[in-house]
Amino acid sequence: MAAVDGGEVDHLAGERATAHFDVDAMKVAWAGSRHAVEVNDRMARLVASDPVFRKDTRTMLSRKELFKDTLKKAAHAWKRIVELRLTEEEANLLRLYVDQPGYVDLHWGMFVPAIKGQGTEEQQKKWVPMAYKFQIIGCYAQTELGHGSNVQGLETTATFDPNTDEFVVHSPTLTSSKWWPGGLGKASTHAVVYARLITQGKDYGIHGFIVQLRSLDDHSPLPGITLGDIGGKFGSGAYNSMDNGVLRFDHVRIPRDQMLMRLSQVTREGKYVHSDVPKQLLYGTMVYVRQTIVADASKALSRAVCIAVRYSAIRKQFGSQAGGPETQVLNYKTQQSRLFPLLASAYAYRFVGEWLKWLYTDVMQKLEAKDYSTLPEAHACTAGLKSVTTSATADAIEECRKLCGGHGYLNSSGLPELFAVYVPACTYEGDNVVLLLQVARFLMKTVSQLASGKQPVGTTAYMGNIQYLMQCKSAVNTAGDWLNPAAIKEVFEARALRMAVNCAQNISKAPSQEEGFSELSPDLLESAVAHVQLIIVTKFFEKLQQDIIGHGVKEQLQNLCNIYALFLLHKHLGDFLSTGCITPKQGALANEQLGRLYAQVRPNAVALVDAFDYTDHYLSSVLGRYDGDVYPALYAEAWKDPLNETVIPDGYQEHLRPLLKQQLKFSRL
Ligand SMILES: CCCCCCCC(=O)SCCNC(=O)CCNC(=O)[C@H](O)C(C)(C)COP(=O)(O)OP(=O)(O)OC[C@H]1O[C@@H](n2cnc3c(N)ncnc32)[C@H](O)[C@@H]1OP(=O)(O)O
Ligand SMILES: Cc1cc2nc3c(=O)[nH]c(=O)nc-3n(C[C@H](O)[C@H](O)[C@H](O)COP(=O)(O)OP(=O)(O)OC[C@H]3O[C@@H](n4cnc5c(N)ncnc54)[C@H](O)[C@@H]3O)c2cc1C
Repeated sequence: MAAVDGGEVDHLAGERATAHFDVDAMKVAWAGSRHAVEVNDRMARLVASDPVFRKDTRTMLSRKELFKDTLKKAAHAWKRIVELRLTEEEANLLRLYVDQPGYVDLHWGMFVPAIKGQGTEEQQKKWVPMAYKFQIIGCYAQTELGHGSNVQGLETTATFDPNTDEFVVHSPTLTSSKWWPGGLGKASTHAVVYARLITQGKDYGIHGFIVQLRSLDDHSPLPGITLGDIGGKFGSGAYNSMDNGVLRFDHVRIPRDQMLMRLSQVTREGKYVHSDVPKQLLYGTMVYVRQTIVADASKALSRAVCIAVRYSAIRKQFGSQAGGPETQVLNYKTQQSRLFPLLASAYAYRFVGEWLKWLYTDVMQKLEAKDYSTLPEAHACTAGLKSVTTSATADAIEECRKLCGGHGYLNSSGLPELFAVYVPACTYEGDNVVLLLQVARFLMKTVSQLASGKQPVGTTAYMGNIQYLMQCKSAVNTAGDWLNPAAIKEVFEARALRMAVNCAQNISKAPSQEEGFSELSPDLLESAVAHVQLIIVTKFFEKLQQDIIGHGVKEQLQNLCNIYALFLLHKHLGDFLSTGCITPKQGALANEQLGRLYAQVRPNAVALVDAFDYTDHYLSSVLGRYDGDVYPALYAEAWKDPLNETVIPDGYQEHLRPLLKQQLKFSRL
């Protein structure tokens, strides 16, 4: 049985009957394993059936009410986790399905990982159990009013005082105020604070420190600490449930052992000692979180697509001149060409996210064994994929809103809130442009090393095939030739390599590498995008090589993979043509093939979004209901608005009645 919270008539039954594949098997392919389907389903239903986790009136709450509701939900979630003795996997999923941004996201998502990644074993033993039991609540305080992207430009200082064996944490300027950290404004008792370490008169740059912010007795700020919330944010409801905060320190003293000392230490005498590990490991928490953000992109995108596909199958417009039935908007080719690439992207991001998780785990194991060689690749992949998937997802949610016409603009469609919650993902954890420039730097380094004969590995291995890829011409002759994975991979590799080599050549003409990089940065961004898109396409193809079980599942995924790749080819046709990878005729053939693929997806579209296995509670959209009973739900939802609590509105007596009864005469009338 698919995820339906209630309702008796299935208005989408006809759509479900036309599917050519086993939906339950597709759920396994989507979730990763049968176990994952089971645990996801169980946690989603646990949340959906609990009245405390209701969220249907969330957009109507004031900021204060919303924040209090978030505290209530977080505490209730914790109570259920403890009562039911949930595993870490189950607890994470339960929090995901509660679906309300709050301090717990940063506590589990950044504070704990920062201590685990950068704390010594002793520090972990001391702090992690307290965090795991919620005896303390933590946040991640890195960004300041004056600097976010430029981490090396942060101004907060932590100066060692050998007389007392303490660090003095201080905010020397207004712009050094910590600004943005989630959970900081009202909830956190502790923070991992990033500050410039100064000892024996020397500035050793940015390091992490655990700082207590609030009393564990009455939650009041500790002496020398000023903090609060930074104010309302984009959209109603949405990310306003989060207390993003501001924090200033006035010479706050913390014990020396609250500096996170896994990578470098300050001795009792104040001597700075750096272990022989790369300094970049300081950025490890960001690598970890970027990887989780890629996985989240497929969640958000699939949610929006699920709403838009189901509603497009219900919504009918035009086409009944002879008194026959009207056309489902999903049958319009324009609707399909806008919607099906987004459906394909959801699957593509899901699989690349799975691969990135594997890569991250692999890199971590290597780091444990003191092999740091794959760190640059891990950084480039997490930064690039975070950037490309979040930008595309934010755009896609907005496109889904438009695909739902006027009703998509109603809060009850779920899409405005989803967009408002999601869109900061393009900025937090690294601005997407800044991150793509990191990928470009990595690519330019790789290209420059090709000349010295160094064989690139991992996701840049294709660059080793430079002799061939710089001059090859696509052999595609018919639209059907574009179904050959080798044909697609070849043009994506050639495009990415040629764009990177072009940039490298142009940079080399500049007076200096730095000036060239700066001048060429718009082209470098496009080059980085081409490389990242190649990774996503390749990982989708690799997924198809795996053992995929279930009637028709592999065929559907093949179609989606081809749609994803050919849609990108169509969208970035200029790149493929200007680098001479394909001819205009081949570009037109790709488009012809896309149209055929859309026709194959059409009868499967509703079943393909059913495979995401979302409950109506999680979707929180009247348009995306499993049973498709959209119109009564829309109608009922309208009456819940506080404006409809009275028939005559507040303000009638003061402002409307006098206007309607006015006796003033206009000379023109
Ligand atoms: C839980 C979910 C909710 C999430 C809520 C959001 C929470 C947050 O937003 S927390 C704040 C996140 N902040 C950011 O992401 C800031 C973005 N800025 C940065 O990451 C960096 O400062 C950055 C990469 C732009 C520049 O780094 P910087 O050290 O100044 O200069 P740069 O010269 O580019 O890098 C130095 C070297 O480090 C490498 N490097 C940079 N970042 C990393 C990294 N993360 N891992 C490994 N290596 C790295 C570079 O490749 C470079 O290597 P090389 O010298 O070999 O070329
Ligand atoms: C909802 C939300 C939650 C957040 N949570 C946290 C948190 O928990 N903890 C925390 O520490 N921080 C947090 N942040 C802060 C976040 O990490 C930063 O906002 C982010 O890293 C971007 O930095 P910035 O604001 O300094 O942007 P800026 O760097 O000032 O960006 C402004 C513009 O300049 C451009 N730009 C900047 N540098 C370059 C360059 N080198 N080349 C070309 N263009 C450039 C950018 O592309 C952008 O268009 C959060 C932010 C948001 C919005």
